[in-house]
Amino acid sequence: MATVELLRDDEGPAVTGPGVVRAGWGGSLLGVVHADPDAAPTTGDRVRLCFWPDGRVTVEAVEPRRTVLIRADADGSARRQTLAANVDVVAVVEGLLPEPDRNRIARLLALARASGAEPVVVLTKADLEPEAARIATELEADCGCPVLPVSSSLGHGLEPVRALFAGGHTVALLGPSGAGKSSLVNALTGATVMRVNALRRDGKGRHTTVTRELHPVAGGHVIDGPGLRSVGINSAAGLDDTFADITRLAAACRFADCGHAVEPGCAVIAAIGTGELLPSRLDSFRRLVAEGFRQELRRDARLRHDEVRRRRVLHKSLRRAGQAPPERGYW
Ligand SMILES: Nc1nc2c(ncn2[C@@H]2O[C@H](COP(=O)(O)OP(=O)(O)OP(=O)(O)O)[C@@H](O)[C@H]2O)c(=O)[nH]1
Ligand SMILES: [Zn+2]
Repeated sequence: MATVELLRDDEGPAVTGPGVVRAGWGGSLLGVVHADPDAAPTTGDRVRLCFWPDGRVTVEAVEPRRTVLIRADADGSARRQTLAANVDVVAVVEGLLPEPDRNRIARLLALARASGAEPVVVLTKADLEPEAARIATELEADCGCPVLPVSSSLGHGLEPVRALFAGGHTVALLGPSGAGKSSLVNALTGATVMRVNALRRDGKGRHTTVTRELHPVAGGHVIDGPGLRSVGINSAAGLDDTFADITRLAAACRFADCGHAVEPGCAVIAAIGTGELLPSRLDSFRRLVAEGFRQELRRDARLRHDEVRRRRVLHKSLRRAGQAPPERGYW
């Protein structure tokens, strides 16, 4: 058996080591994956191979993962997809033109944080936005992590991005199609590693990257994800840091499990009243929490049971106070 790194999983596993090896799934792995689909080998996994006397190669086991990036389908189903494993840094990539989508950044950052990897935001196409530096500084406060403006075309701002790979780190790029992920990889490596599509008039690229592969970059590796048009989040985990302002305010809510919707003594709602917090920010937070929570409920019967009880108690106390219960499905 040999332990190797999985390079791509789209046409069957291929691995690093002495050249590329094509391998099928072994019997023991099939059993494990049947019981837990998340255990299927993915990009960045280290796997144990068996070389058979007849020349076949099979993946028999996946080594324990340090981090794992999982995406839930945004259609609200319980389907999940393991995007990559053993990633050290998740870079959320968003273009400065058209204007960066803050909701999408928050959503992808939550996914990044839930993976266990270090989050960072890369704002591309800085050459098209004269206010790039100011926007980055502003976003940094919102995101609670470094925000790096870069221009892949001019080669500006690349050093801090290159530094993410130091020590042989693996960096995963997460962002919508057209955000400039492939151009960034090419700028970092100084070579055409990824195919880049022509820019459309509206500043969006077309969907070009279809596989997730590990490419050597600056002493580490990059995984350029497929254009994630709609990334669902898996759980409410990972949101606290992205919405550090709300988390800080929520510490003063009367109830520890406050939903910041209709609860009495809610410090978050109070902050909207005083103008300290924008309603749109709370809205985006609550949508993401609700989405992640729905995914968790789908997976966990015990949690479902507790949630039904929690709502019953809340509704009762609201009725007693003469207030209407909140609309269904939003919180
Ligand atoms: N002006 C400018 N254009 C850029 C920059 N980076 C990327 N672009 C353009 O934006 C478009 C999309 O870039 P890609 O690198 O293909 O985007 P992507 O995120 O890899 O897209 P997918 O492969 O579909 O996921 C291309 O036309 C690039 O030339 C930049 O720094 N400045
Ligand atoms: Zn509250």
